[in-house]
Amino acid sequence: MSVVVELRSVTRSFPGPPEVVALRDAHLAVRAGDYVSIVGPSGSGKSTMLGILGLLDRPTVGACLVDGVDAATLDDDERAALRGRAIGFVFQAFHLLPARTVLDNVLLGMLYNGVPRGEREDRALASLDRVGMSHRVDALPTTLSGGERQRVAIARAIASAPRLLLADEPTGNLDERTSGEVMDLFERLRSDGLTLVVITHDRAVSDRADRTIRIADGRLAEVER
Ligand SMILES: Nc1ncnc2c1ncn2[C@@H]1O[C@H](COP(=O)(O)OP(=O)(O)OP(=O)(O)O)[C@@H](O)[C@H]1O
Repeated sequence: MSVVVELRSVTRSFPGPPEVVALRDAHLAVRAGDYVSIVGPSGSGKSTMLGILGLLDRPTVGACLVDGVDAATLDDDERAALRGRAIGFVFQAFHLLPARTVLDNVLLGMLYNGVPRGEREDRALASLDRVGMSHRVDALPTTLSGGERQRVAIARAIASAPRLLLADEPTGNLDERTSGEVMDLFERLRSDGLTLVVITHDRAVSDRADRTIRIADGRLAEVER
């Protein structure tokens, strides 16, 4: 299986003072079709790792490769283009624009990731259909439940057909039943071929992934199943 994203000896430190080493000599290879959960206590380095995997941040030492390309060899525009093409993001707080409709939110997500203008609406409608939100395309996010908002955010993340979905506490604002629905959706997307990396504090969520990486004090360890 091809490697979608890889960390090679990644250390990320923040200069401070005091200096904080948020990731220490991290190695990780996420293969096409993997479903990986990332767990660990608050402050252990999970979001730092997701930022590096998502090309939002750079290692202090070591390399991050996306689709085999070392991100350090790219200029800012090339990194943004690779990020837009290859990676979708989902966050705990949804980050939908409250004054824009569901459809507009998904369309706006495609502005900067290389999807030709003429294809955007069809892609947005297809991804809203995939997450079961076609009946609310004209709604404003404020009129939706938390689970529905997260499904719209997921539609926005997948509309450009990324290979990799990075999610930071995607069920953190949802109740148990709604979390279960989002997890069911992740499994369906994975069976369509999407690769998933999900940070979670929720045991029910991490148990549904097929690999779990535990971070403690910036060090990664694969949890044996
Ligand atoms: N921009 C920054 N500047 C300085 N220190 C930072 C910065 N970002 C993160 N850190 C530090 O790096 C460490 C790891 O933070 P990170 O946000 O990755 O943890 P986390 O595991 O995602 O935590 P949580 O579960 O609370 O979100 C923490 O000690 C944090 O204070």
